[in-house]
Amino acid sequence: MPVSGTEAAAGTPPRHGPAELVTVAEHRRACLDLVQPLAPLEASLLDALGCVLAEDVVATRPLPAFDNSAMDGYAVRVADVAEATPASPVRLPVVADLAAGSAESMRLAPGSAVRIMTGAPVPPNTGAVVPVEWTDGGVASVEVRHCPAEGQHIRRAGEDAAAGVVVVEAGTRLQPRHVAVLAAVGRARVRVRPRPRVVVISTGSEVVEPGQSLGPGQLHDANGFGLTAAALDLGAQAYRVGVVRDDPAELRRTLEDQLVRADVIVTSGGVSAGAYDVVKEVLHRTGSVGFCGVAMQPGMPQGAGTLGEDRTPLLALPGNPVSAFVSFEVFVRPVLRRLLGEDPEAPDPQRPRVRALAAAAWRSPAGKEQYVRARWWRDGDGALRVEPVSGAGSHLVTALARADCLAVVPVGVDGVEVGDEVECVLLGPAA
Ligand SMILES: Nc1nc2c(c(=O)[nH]1)N[C@H]1C(S)=C(S)[C@@H](COP(=O)(O)OP(=O)(O)OC[C@H]3O[C@@H](n4cnc5c(N)ncnc54)[C@H](O)[C@@H]3O)O[C@H]1N2
Ligand code: MOO
Repeated sequence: MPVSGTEAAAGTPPRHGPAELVTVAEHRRACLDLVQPLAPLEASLLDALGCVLAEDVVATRPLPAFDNSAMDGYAVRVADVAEATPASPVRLPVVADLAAGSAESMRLAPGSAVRIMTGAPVPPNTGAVVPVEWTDGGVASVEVRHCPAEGQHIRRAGEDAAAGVVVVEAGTRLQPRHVAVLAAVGRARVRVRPRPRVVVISTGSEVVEPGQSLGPGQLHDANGFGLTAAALDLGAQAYRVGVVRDDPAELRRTLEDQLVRADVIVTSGGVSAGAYDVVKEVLHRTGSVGFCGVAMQPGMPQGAGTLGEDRTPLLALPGNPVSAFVSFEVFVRPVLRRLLGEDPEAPDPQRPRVRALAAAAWRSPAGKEQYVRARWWRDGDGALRVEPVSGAGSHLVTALARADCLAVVPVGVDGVEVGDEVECVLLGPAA
């Protein structure tokens, strides 16, 4: 199996000497070059929710399909009720009753009314519908107290969409409102890009399942859960594999087992310079995964490449929980967006960006792009402000829960002063 052997590099995995850092943009490009959008397949509407549509969906017939009533009331010819006022109502015989779904075909005879419900097809020569509130609600005959305008309360065939019109475009990430429209035009199944299957593997002999008690030197698996949740939240089908110990054979075995169900594998831990950095040790040998330092903080040590005969993409993230989280945002997220069929270079609707004024000063390593856990808000004067919620330590995980954005300080800047404008990637809606 290729994980243990030497195989030809798929593409050119990034490889850099220890001192040489690649830029965030370069590593993101290297990661994106590993993937293509997944091939489309047919899915039922509810399974398609959250997926990217791979066809233009067209209304094959007019929507609505027939002229119908917008109100519960009476179909009339306007001339017959032209003189109707509350003081001098007009009385018409009610010659039929039409419920929604009625298939009855009938013409409206002059001087008569048809009792009609919302959604029922209007008789062809109906001039307007008089809402029941403008009448006495009669069943055998009806007293009309107001005259409607010509065409009032009639919903015309095709006024929502004419036959042949595209109602949802290819490339749309399907939200509930799109699903409603697809159903409204009668589609039971649509072609979509499937959800990428993401296998998340945590490594480290010290890492323990949440729920288990900790022995000396141990800590709970924040990354496995955080990264799997992040992939699920983005719309992927994500599987969390239990923690793999710092044992090359165990890691190789796990990777081999998981390849069959992965469109992409994400590991955390074991990629820096330590004696037991098993991910680097095992994957370096495959020849198809490269390791590098990226000029960013946190998240410097990274690996990327492919694995196995199918060249399954693999991203190896650093183990510090904040580094893993930021690495997901910066590298894994674009990769999953491309697999899903989104343009990873286009603005990410789930990650709006704003520019905010720093409400506090902080330092930044000038040679690195810094991603700071921060909170943003709108001042009384309408200005956006941002402030870090913790120091830079990439082990300070609880600050993630308090942060609602990542403030991004570019390379070449060694600090932020109060009042400086900072770009912020929002981790939730921009409301
Ligand atoms: N001599 C050097 N040491 C380190 C360097 C370096 O360049 N030279 N880089 C540092 C940086 S920056 C980072 S980031 C980390 C990355 O280390 P690894 O990817 O090898 O990760 P580990 O050593 O396995 O773990 C680091 C840290 O994170 C904890 N961890 C690991 N997995 C999990 C998990 N699933 N959930 C929660 N916490 C986890 C682990 O216990 C360690 O404390 O390396 C620096 N060192
Ligand atoms: O890059 Mo490490 O991610 O600074 O902690």
